[in-house]
Amino acid sequence: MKLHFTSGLQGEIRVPGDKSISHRAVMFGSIAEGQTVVSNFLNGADCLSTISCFQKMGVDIAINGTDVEVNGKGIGGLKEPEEVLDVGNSGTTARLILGILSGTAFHSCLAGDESIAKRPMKRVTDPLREMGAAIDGRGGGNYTPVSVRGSRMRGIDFTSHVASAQVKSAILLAGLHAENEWTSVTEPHKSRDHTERMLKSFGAEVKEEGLKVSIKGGQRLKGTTVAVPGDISSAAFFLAAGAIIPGSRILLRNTGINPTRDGILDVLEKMGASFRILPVESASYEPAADLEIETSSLKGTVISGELIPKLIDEIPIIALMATQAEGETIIKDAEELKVKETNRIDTVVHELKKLGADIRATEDGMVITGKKPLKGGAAVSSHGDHRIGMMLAIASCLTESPIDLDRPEAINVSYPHFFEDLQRLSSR
Ligand SMILES: O=C(O)C1=C[C@@H](OP(=O)(O)O)[C@@H](O)[C@H](O)C1
Ligand SMILES: C=C(OP(=O)(O)O)C(=O)O
Repeated sequence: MKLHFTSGLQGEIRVPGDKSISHRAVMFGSIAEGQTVVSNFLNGADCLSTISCFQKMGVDIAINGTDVEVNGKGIGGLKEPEEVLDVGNSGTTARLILGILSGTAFHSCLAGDESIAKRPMKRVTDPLREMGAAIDGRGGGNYTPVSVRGSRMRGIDFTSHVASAQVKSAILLAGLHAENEWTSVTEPHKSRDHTERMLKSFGAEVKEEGLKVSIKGGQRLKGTTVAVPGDISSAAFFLAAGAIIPGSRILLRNTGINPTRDGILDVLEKMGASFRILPVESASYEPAADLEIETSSLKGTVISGELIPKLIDEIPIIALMATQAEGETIIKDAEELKVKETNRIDTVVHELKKLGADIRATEDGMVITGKKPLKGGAAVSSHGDHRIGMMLAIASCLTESPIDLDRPEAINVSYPHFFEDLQRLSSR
């Protein structure tokens, strides 16, 4: 796909619904009693994989555009699936669903695409086994395909060595099956807290003390309404674009600004970007704002430590932004990038080098030196990774001639109307 969006980006858009929240709304709705009504659901491939997995377990789920109705029958109401549960490209689906499947009364098999087959599952299968789960899989249960024989769950106090919301959520969901026992997860840094917030809105009692989250087993979830805000991880592409593409001013309506997800705003601030946060009235427990950004002179910065889990999925686009900032940007403590849809340290460095960026990989991140003009003419690839594909499409706004993007369809995973939004902003 030839890409070249030359003009400054001007106008307003509404990015699609948050992926993490959309997954959870379907999962929690499926194991709750009664109806859950979800608005602004993300119709991307990953969340559709979650819907299809629960439909295969007998849950009645109706999709009408971005409105979704889930008719849950309670945690015991799921049925043994006749087919393999296909999680597609979605790590969130794979890891969270393992927490739910572990405590059921049936057998299930889970598999996904070639990227999922390389992503480590031991981080969830190990603690789930400690809770009593009977899980088998390739590489001792580390890789898909994985099979689960539902078992009785015991509560555990788990200390995780990674700050991962997928690990935390899988264990808390398994903990719901551990009748009368408490389960807790303690993390090295706070990861996104959508599970905690949403479980409470489904009527569960969840305790939070610093980096420790606990849940009591045997609680029943009650169906509710979920208003999904725009996904800040999708908005990040246009926040970065607005800051680095000359002549830009973009307004992003109704974007989620949950404090465990808003690291991109910290980075924009540290790099000296000119932007405004205009909070919107929301009845939801997930805060949202309109975000306005304009072309800015950026300077390099250091991104590390507890900031990393707050922006882990935004690092590919932050790397592009750093190529247009004066001086050095250092990203460290981000080893987790190696186990995403691709090894994002390698794919970001490899693809941005083709455009002439001064960027090098380190053990736990990357170092980028700007400001460097990006050259066109290159054949680049998403490597099947949606965030790499979107980063490269934004890069094409800065090159003097088109670039050729291979595997652009990967973008459907999280932002199906990405190219329409980009086209609209670039044609003044
Ligand atoms: O829980 C979630 O919805 C997610 C958690 C993060 O992964 P980790 O938990 O592996 O950090 C993130 O990268 C992913 O896109 C979505
Ligand atoms: C890592 C991501 O998602 P997942 O882990 O759900 O595949 C992502 O969306 O960038």
